[in-house]
Amino acid sequence: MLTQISRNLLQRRLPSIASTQCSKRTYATEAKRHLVNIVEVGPRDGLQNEKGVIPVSVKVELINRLSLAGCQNIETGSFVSPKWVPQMAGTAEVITDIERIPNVHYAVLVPNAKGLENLSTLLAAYNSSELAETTPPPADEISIFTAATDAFTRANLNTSISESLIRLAPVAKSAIDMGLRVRGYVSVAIACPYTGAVSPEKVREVAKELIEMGCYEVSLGDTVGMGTPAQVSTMLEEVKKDIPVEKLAGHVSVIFNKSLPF
Ligand SMILES: CC(C)(COP(=O)([O-])OP(=O)([O-])OC[C@H]1O[C@@H](n2cnc3c(N)ncnc32)[C@H](O)[C@@H]1OP(=O)([O-])[O-])[C@@H](O)C(=O)NCCC(=O)NCCSC(=O)C[C@@](C)(O)CC(=O)[O-]
Repeated sequence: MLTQISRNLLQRRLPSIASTQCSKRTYATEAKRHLVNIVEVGPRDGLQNEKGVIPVSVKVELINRLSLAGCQNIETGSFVSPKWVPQMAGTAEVITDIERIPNVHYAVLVPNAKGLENLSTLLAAYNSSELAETTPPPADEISIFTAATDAFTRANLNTSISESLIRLAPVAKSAIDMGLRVRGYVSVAIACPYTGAVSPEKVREVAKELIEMGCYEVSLGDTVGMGTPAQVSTMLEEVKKDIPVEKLAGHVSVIFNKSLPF
């Protein structure tokens, strides 16, 4: 969905320039003017849902174009089990091959210690290469994720919420010790496809734990796109009791219409 915001900004505000030609400065200025910090998750969240496996070279081209278009935060892929998400299997090659631009944050999704270990091996090879003197690292951030219901967490991570948090805490700590930024996700923050309406209190509780383990920001996801603006607002008011709004992000579906400012 955040991909959708960026596309919308490009198409409506910048009609004369195609996304690949949009200058970094123009894009960034537009985002700032609307007080929106965009995290582009298309290469990960979009491509993980594709039926087929997209070739590494195509993913690399997509990410290169996104950074050239001015996206400053890009989630490039996942270090998850390829048995669970085969579409993300080539992430190590993708992040090695992309043209990294200074000041762009490149994040990868990591579900557990094994994912961080795989990323760490790749970063160690980069650090001991000559490339480290001239080129930013393949990733400078990880995204960790859990959900606001046990049923969804079980379907996504094969465990419960509480167990996922126990597993993620040392992952976050190790990543921070490695100098990486850590961002958190809470899925199904409004409604769960298995259990229905989700309590805002539970979202607050899970988000708070992610912040306490060192996430600089937590993204609250209306993962299945069922929420209304009123429901999102109620949930946010609850979460804001524990977390300053500057540390919150939304991963939500928005239907764009003419009444919106962009
Ligand atoms: C967490 C597990 C691995 C647990 O899955 P599991 O089956 O319980 O894992 P396991 O520990 O029993 O290991 C099973 C096999 O996977 C391997 N393995 C284990 N971990 C890894 C790893 N990191 N990378 C590579 N391989 C791994 C492990 O080595 C083993 O291999 P085997 O011995 O059978 O050959 C699995 O559930 C998983 O990978 N889940 C990821 C699911 C996923 O990526 N979902 C989509 C992203 S989440 C999302 O889209 C929501 C979000 C983020 O956008 C937020 C929102 O909703 O807004």
